[in-house]
Amino acid sequence: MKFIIGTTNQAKVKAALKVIDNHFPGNEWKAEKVPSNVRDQPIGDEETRLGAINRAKHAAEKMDGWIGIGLEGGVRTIENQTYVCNWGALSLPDGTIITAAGAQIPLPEEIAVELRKGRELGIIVDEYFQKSGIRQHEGAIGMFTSNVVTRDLMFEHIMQLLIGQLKVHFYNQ
Ligand SMILES: O=P(O)(O)OP(=O)(O)OP(=O)(O)OC[C@H]1O[C@@H](n2cnc3c(O)ncnc32)[C@H](O)[C@@H]1O
Ligand SMILES: [Mg+2]
Repeated sequence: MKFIIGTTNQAKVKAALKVIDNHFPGNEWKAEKVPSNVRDQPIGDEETRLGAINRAKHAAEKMDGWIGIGLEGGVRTIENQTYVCNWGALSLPDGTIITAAGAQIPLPEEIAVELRKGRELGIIVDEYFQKSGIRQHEGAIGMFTSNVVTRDLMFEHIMQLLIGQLKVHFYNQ
């Protein structure tokens, strides 16, 4: 089984490789930036899910016979409360698309206000915490959970949900 991850974001790549290595040891893999064909800051489950699917498809197109992986971060609002929302997708050589979503936690209103101006969460949280590169490491989810659930751990769970469904697809196990 060969996998191509459609990003070079460290939190996403770390999560994907951990789960791939765990379930398919000795695999071949690559990580390359690909377009998501959605906004840099997707809003809502539909746009975020579509970004993950588009990344998975574009990644798969780069390497014949390889499985494309797309991981996308977004935000969604329910009853005036804004949450992080993350999606993942696999694109298989037979055209099958497998999807899964991640855990969600609320963001403070000060951050939601900036998001409503059309800004990216990654930039806003760096400003809010006076740090740089949060999106590549613990992520907003890590900052607001005292690092109990970091961005790579959240994506790891999404990857487990994807790889688990892949096993059912291939081996019915
Ligand atoms: O290089 P790519 O793969 O695009 O990585 P990214 O960090 O930009 O991640 P996304 O495009 O998937 O996420 C869209 C935006 O949401 C931000 N984001 C989503 N979840 C986040 C989190 O937990 N912590 C920090 N930023 C987050 C992210 O930094 C982007 O600004
Ligand atoms: Mg991005």
